[in-house]
Amino acid sequence: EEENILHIGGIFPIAGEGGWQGGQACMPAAHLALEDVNREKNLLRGYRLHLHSNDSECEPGLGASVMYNLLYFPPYKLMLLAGCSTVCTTVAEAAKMWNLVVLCYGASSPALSDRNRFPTLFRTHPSATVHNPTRIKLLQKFGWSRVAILQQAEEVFISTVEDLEARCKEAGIEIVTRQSFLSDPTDAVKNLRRQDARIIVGLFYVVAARRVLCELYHQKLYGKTYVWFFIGWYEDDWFEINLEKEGITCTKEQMRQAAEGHLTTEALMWNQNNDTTISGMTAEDFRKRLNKQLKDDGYDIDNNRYPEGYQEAPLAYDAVWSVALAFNRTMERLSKMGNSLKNFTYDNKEIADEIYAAVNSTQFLGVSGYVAFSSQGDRIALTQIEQVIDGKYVKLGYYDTQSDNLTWRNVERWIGEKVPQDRTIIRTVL
Ligand SMILES: CC1(C)CO[C@@H](CC(=O)O)CN1
Repeated sequence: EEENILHIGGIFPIAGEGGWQGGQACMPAAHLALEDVNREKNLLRGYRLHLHSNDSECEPGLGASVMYNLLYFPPYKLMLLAGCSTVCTTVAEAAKMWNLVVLCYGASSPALSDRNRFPTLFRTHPSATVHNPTRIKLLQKFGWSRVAILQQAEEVFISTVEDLEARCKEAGIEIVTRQSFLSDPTDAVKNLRRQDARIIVGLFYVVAARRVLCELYHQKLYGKTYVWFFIGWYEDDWFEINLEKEGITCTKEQMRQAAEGHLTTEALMWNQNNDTTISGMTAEDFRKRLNKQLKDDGYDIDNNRYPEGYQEAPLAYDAVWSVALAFNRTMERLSKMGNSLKNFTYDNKEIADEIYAAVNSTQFLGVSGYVAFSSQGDRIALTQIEQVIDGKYVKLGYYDTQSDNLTWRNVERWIGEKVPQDRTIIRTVL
């Protein structure tokens, strides 16, 4: 009946252009999780979790108005789920006025790791800075202590580079130059060559990445003398597609030559082993179930026509489980205090603190891997390292920052048969 329903707000980026329309796969994934947690007998006993879903189009303005509608109209919402970094920033900054926990399943911006601005924010999507300890680990593994940085002038990359610079300083790694560009990388790449950069970390969105790669081909800043670190969450064939459409002057073959051998880092969003997760499914079981749901929704999955956000779908699925487990724990603790979630209002600090504490201590194996949050509410995640070998991405290994454990398959290949140097070695013959 009505009073035994726990209401939460869900804000998903579905329609619209520009930004990340990841709600297309994340909303169906969240709805699957809702079915599953409400079917669990010994979870939220006697209560049902209800998700009020809305479209933010990845627009902070629309996200804010959707949030106000959720909060100004009954029933009370006990928590908010959000996607894009821009929407999550707006919602999390405002939500603290209502003592609401905000759980973001699609926000990668490093700026969100800030308990002063976002005291009630948690995210199952790792921050973009999660790549940096892995980059440092790889530089140390191959003996590179002289690196360059090439970045697109976007907030997420600016704050990621700041974190990387701090970690390089800590590790005694010299940054010979940091070049940034808005959309045309020509001059920035020229400056890399001028500084004799050999090991370069590249941070840009995929459209800019295609422009960079073609520029590297033209300026011959690729091949056996150079090692490029790119971001790993572009499509696997990103350097061969959309060339005409985006005015790229290189051929597919030239792009392949420039791309050969580059390394990538990315956060793992799908659990890699076959373990049974808290939902009773393995990650592969979840994939099959999500694919069936998406086919029913009209996506031509068998012909690789995936909706945006497919990669991040496990993060949304596990976000709903995080909510259910946190509410379950809160209900147990409140009942001991003669209280209940039924008494929740937007100015009930005692219940809000219980919900916060329960989310903060959430730990479980989800389809996105082990789910746990740092003191800043950041997702703790593994990273994956790949390399393009003969035009295809090959898994080189995984890194667990928490335990500083690098699992390495020893399958990397260097074009010149040996590990490239980070500088010109002048051999003085005495
Ligand atoms: C890995 C990516 C594509 C990074 O951007 C996230 C969206 C955002 O941070 O707004 C979604 N996941």
